[in-house]
Amino acid sequence: MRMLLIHSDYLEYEVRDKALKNPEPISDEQKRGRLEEVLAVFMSVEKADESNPDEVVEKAVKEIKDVASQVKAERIFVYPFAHLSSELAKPDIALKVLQKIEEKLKEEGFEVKRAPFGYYKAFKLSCKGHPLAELSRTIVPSGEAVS
Ligand SMILES: Nc1ncnc2c1ncn2[C@@H]1O[C@H](CO)[C@@H](NC(=O)[C@@H](N)CO)[C@H]1O
Repeated sequence: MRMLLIHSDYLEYEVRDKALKNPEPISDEQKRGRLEEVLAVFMSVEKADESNPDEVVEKAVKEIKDVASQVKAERIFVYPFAHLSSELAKPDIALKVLQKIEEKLKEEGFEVKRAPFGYYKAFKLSCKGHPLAELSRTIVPSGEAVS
């Protein structure tokens, strides 16, 4: 999994068109979203993650919690983003991984939004620009090589 973490004044999105034949079903309310004072986490789930999705979820949550603690962010935006890797996991696995990450972050007490999966979306982001505001992380299951 590849993650780009941006500590932001706000992130807002608006769903445009389907980017997959069968995108995640969403309500009208989910067609747009915004969080302020947020750690935006853009995530590409990768093929290597398919060997142990649960381990990748655990590792991703740990990394996100660590960065959130450093930048003192209490809100997290989980954002599916297929542009951080050329070896993407299948959509059905990727969606489950992102849903589990969302669920576990909520269990940890964060306010969490997850942008809809399988769509083109317009988005606006205001990066805070401090030294820890732009970070990336690569996560692989045990036994897999980082490509
Ligand atoms: N392995 C994967 N990891 C993360 N997201 C993935 C994925 N496979 C499919 N998606 C989702 O489907 C849209 C089309 O690829 C993706 N859409 C996007 O990435 C938008 N920024 C529009 O390009 C994403 O929602």
